[in-house]
Amino acid sequence: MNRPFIVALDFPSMEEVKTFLRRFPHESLFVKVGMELYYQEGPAIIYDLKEQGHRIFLDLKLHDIPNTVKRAMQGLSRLGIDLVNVHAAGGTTMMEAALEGLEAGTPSGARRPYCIAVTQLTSTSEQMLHKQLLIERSLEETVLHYASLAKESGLDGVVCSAKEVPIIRKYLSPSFLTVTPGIRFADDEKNDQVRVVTPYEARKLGASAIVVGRSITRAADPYAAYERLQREWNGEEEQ
Ligand SMILES: O=c1ccn([C@@H]2O[C@H](COP(=O)(O)O)[C@@H](O)[C@H]2O)c(=O)[nH]1
Repeated sequence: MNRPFIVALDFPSMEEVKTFLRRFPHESLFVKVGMELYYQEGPAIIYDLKEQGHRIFLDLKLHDIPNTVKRAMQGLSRLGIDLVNVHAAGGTTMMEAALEGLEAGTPSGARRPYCIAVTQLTSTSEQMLHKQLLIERSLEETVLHYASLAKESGLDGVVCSAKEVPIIRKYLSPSFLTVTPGIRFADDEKNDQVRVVTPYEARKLGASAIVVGRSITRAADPYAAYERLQREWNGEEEQ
């Protein structure tokens, strides 16, 4: 991925997004629009961000029967987004259907959006996996298995914690994308995240891209936090 920093625009309205983006006047960013923002603002937010020159990861984590996912993806593909995702737990037939929908909705001459699958949310702990989800395998094995299903289905990559990137790189192709949320500076709160790493660790572990929300959006100076992120990723700043 040529732009490894994805900023999660977890805001409730277009107005708040605009206020935030005013701090980045000369930057064309790779931004993530998630459920909070998309369910309030709908496709208009995508058109607006595209017009401002930002690349877009639409993080809706689709998970439904294959036909529903296919038809939803067909519509999303027409928005001109760059990256979209599903839950790998929907299985291979659902993931294949997602790709079919994306291809069907992509305007001729354009590239279909990249499609990646969530393996296990970065807020999931080993204990939660076993006790609540009743999955007996280890988190790492489960993530690798879901990543293999995504690869088998023809997807472009996965969402996982950077902690699992080495095992995915070892067993699946090195070009398979690993998009990793759960990023925190060493002096940050974890909040609801469990499997967290710093930007520097994510790079060392081989992540294709990092997704960063609150460490930037809730910083006193978001632009300074974005610059710090880049310096840490590049190993230019002490951890
Ligand atoms: O496993 C996942 C999948 C998606 N996310 C999303 O990433 C951001 C992270 O925000 P922070 O404020 O940096 O914690 C958020 O939009 C999540 O919905 C994730 O965290 N983990």
